[in-house]
Amino acid sequence: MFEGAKGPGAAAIMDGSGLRVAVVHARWNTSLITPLVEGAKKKLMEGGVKESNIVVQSVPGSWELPVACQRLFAASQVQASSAPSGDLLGELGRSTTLIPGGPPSTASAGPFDSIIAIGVLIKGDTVHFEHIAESVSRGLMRIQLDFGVPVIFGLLTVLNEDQAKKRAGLTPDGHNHGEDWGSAAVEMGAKRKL
Ligand SMILES: O=c1[nH]c(NC[C@H](O)[C@H](O)[C@H](O)CO)c([N+](=O)[O-])c(=O)[nH]1
Repeated sequence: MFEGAKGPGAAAIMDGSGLRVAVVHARWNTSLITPLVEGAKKKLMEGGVKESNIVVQSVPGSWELPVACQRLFAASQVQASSAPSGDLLGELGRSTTLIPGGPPSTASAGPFDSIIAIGVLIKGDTVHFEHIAESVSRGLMRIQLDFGVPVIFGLLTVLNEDQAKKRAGLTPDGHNHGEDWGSAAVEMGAKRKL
């Protein structure tokens, strides 16, 4: 069935039950970030990822996403190699998110199989937007290639708030891109373990 030009199309159903996933989100534009994070978590769990294996971390803004992703993944690798007991990563591994509910969770031991980086950049009337968008994109790609860990690109770079609302699934004709990112994280995390 032709699924339209946009979107990744159907992939083989992957089993996320053994995956550990980090969701790192900015706090700028929180009203847009919250549905995106919730959409990603929804699809992670629909893909079989246990909630206890999802670590959600927040950072001030999108500029901080790469360093937080890098630090979280590196710490998970160290923790995995040092026979961890109890919670993974200590405070670093505790979910500190704006998403209501969701007690501070810590993932079981082991490096993360995939990371979702979520931010919303809204163009202003300066070139600040371009600098952040370009640097964060390159930084997230570098983490993927340096560490060999899938970093799902969840940075919305939009020209106005209406475009962001649509992509956060907040309009009748919108679609929550966070769900796509959650599905991609399951697929790429599972493929990393093959
Ligand atoms: O995530 C965002 N951060 C933004 N700026 C903050 C930036 O990401 C850093 O947190 C800040 O510069 C401190 O390093 C934004 N704007 O400035 O417009 C934005 O739209 N989105």
